Amino acid sequence: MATLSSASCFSYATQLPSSSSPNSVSQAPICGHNQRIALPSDPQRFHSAKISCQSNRRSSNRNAVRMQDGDAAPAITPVENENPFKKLKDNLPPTSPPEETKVPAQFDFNQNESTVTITVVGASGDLAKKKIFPALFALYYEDCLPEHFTVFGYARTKMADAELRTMISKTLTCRIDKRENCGEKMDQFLERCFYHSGQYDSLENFAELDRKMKGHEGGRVSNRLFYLSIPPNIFMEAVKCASLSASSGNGWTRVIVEKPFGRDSESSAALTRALKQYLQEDQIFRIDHYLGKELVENLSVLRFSNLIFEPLWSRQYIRNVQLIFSEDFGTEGRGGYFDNYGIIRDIMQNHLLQILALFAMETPVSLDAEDIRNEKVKVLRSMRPLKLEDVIVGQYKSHNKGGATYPGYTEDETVPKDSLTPTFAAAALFIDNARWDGVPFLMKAGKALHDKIAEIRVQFRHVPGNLYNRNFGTVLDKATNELVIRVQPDEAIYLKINNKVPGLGMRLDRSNLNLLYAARYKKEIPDAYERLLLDSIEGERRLFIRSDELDAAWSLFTPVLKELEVKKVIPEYYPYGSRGPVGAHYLAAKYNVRWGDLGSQQ
Ligand SMILES: NC(=O)C1=CN([C@@H]2O[C@H](COP(=O)(O)OP(=O)(O)OC[C@H]3O[C@@H](n4cnc5c(N)ncnc54)[C@H](OP(=O)(O)O)[C@@H]3O)[C@@H](O)[C@H]2O)C=CC1
Ligand SMILES: O=C1O[C@H](COP(=O)(O)O)[C@@H](O)[C@H](O)[C@H]1O
Repeated sequence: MATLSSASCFSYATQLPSSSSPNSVSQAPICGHNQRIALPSDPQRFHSAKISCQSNRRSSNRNAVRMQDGDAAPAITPVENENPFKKLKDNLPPTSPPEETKVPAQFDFNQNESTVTITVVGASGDLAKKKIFPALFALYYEDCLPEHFTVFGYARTKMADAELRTMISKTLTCRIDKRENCGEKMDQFLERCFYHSGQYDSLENFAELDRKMKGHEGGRVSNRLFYLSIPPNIFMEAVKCASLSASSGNGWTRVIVEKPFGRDSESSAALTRALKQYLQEDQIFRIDHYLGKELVENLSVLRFSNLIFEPLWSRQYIRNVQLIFSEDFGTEGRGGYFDNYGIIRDIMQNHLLQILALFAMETPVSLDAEDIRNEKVKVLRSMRPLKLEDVIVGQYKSHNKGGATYPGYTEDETVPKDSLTPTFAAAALFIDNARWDGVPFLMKAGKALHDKIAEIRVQFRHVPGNLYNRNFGTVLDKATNELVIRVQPDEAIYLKINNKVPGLGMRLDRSNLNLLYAARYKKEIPDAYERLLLDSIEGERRLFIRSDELDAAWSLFTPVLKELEVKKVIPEYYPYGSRGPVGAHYLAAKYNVRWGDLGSQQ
């Protein structure tokens, strides 16, 4: 259920019918950030986003459906912990908004009088330019942003609004399938973008931002989204200052936090504790952009809306599951960050493990965020502790090919020459529950490999009886069915089957039943950041990581990560552009598995 932190909640609360429900509290006052009114869903979800976008959006929230049906009796839920931010904020000198921007004491959210301000903290950085601003523009272009919205860039770099606009305009793109009026739309979008230069640890600078935001909000109910696109060592200061000096006085305030969420269980827990000094859990949107990818979203649809898959989805029919990530470029430019984290923290502990949890979870009670996240966390908590002998690590070395030289990992000047940080890892994981007992979940992730791909491979058991063994060129037991979900590039879902070669004889062959997205759908697939930004504006938490999921994910990897570091395990070196260390094949073979991305018929 969506909630609304609101200074004007008292006036709203007084309109509520008193209820005898044990979950509802009828006594007033209920103002303050530590108590919130639970609404059927965020009002903006229904009033701000425009029809053309909304009609294409899922309606995963049962409450949302109810509200549309007119059954919208709101309940008041007190929040357990007092928010220390409220106390701190109360002690700060007031930063009163200019007269014309004073927020009304009461609001009626039926009148579409709300506004959303999205502040990209770290606006001068790589991620902001590459992903966040383009995603915001794409949402604007698709009419998915609320009618009243403003985008602010915030960073230390000195820049005027016009300079920010010039910077952003270089990375905005139009959809390939929809170019009409694109230039005009870009200009309109850029007019809504502003910049404020400030330090990340300055309450005063954020208070200045707050004043500018109020100027744009024009007295409407203000909802504020901060996207922390900054290095992790400055997260906390920025959260503190944004919360204390620039959070909304009468609407919601949400913060998107980018990974890395710590580097082990302890640092992650410390980060969560620190964030919770200033924010409630439901204000924190921990982003894992792989959850926003189209085919990852489709995973549950494929499984739960097709009768043919779900009955096979267990140890009874599935031999192993493979989660594969590879990039055909190294860490160039990001070596400073990467060396402190390595591939296990960068890709496996988050992106691949999140996919695994979605893949393996039981059917959730509903599509509500909490129901899905409850199931995911159960999977993570059922996982067998990962042992060092089930992990292999590698690091790329330089390689000469076709007259070109590709640099080794340690040749990057931001990486120590003696670094043992893995740029490749493979691991065998197990879920010790009734559904998956004994099924190896193999993960493989690497940089500077021969290919750029992310996919899920499901290898099924052999057909009992082997009726056609003699008609097949190879051992039929090896030609088992395989379902491949190619997350990127060239999104596709295909199923490898055995079939008869046409003709008078009886010869068997392997073929793919293929759903190639580009052939099936004309519409360009939105970038993951578009979906996730829109979800955070709408208060949809389904694709964001809850703190208990994060704890469980770190519990799985932390012991092995520590052991690798303490024992100074030397990675297996592999040439830039190769298929990675041979050790990955031995690891798979230990569990009688062959990686599905090898061989001629992938
Ligand atoms: N780039 C990517 O592809 C991805 C990034 N991420 C995560 O997103 C976040 C942002 O990434 P990215 O844009 O690459 O980061 P950048 O290194 O580009 O940093 C973003 C901005 O933060 C400010 N900044 C950088 N270093 C410092 C510092 N030491 N002290 C204070 N401010 C600093 C700079 O702005 P200014 O100097 O103007 O203040 C910079 O433009 C990080 O947490 C990263 O881990 C996650 C996935 C992918
Ligand atoms: O989070 C990260 O993801 C990117 C890969 O993302 P993709 O959407 O381009 O597949 C990876 O390059 C980076 O190292 C990692 O931090």
